[in-house]
Amino acid sequence: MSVLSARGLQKAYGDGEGRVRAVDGVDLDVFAGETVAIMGPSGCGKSTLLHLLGGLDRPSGGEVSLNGRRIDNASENVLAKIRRTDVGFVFQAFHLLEELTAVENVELSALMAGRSPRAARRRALELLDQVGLAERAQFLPSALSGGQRQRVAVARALSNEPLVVLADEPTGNLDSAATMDVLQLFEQLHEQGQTLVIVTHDARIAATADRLLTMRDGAVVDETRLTGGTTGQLGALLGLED
Ligand SMILES: Nc1ncnc2c1ncn2[C@@H]1O[C@H](COP(=O)(O)OP(=O)(O)OP(=O)(O)O)[C@@H](O)[C@H]1O
Repeated sequence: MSVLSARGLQKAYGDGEGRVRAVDGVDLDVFAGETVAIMGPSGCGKSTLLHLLGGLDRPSGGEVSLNGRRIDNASENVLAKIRRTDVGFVFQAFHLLEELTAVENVELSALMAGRSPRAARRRALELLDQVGLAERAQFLPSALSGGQRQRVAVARALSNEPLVVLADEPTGNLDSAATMDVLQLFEQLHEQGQTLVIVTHDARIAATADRLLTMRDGAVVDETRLTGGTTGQLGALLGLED
């Protein structure tokens, strides 16, 4: 069974002449332990699709199911609970709370997912250790590099042991070295069996995926299984130079 599925998914903005079909009839299945990358030109609907899949936004039509359970028509309360307990989000702009330390940012998510304060702190410290930031646990985000902030954001996304992590341009604000750090972190999560959906413009990130979906004008127009998961393979596929 797929962890995450979409059927005939649609999202339109505006009316009449100005109507934009941001997502226009997407069918999708993400299976347990899979990493799925989504690429496509700017404005083709990648972020909108990710938001619909994570219950951050509601579709105009079609269905989304998480672990076999419909979420597109769930009540606001149920959706909020699903976002706290079942889905982990990673955004391009990190979205950390600036007044909280790294460990507090992660801990807060674990608390909101229902852990006791002690268990939340323990989980947060374990996760920061896992992402290589044990020594930065007490730092504020402003004292961390971009790559370190994104690693805190990944730790936060994992704090509720989510069914799926949804990442939207996770390396979009990072330099090349920090991108490689985050890339390694996603590879590590993949090896641990975490289900991941990553929207990216970066072929190196997409190359870590099991499947690459290409979107255009709100639709998935191509699907490629990446067997070896090498950047070279994907580079060749995308017609890029190495
Ligand atoms: N809140 C909104 N109101 C109106 N139009 C929107 C809204 N959000 C997105 N759109 C439009 O929907 C389309 C898809 O946007 P989306 O952000 O999903 O694209 P994207 O593929 O993620 O782009 P990028 O790679 O630039 O982030 C675009 O035409 C965009 O202008």
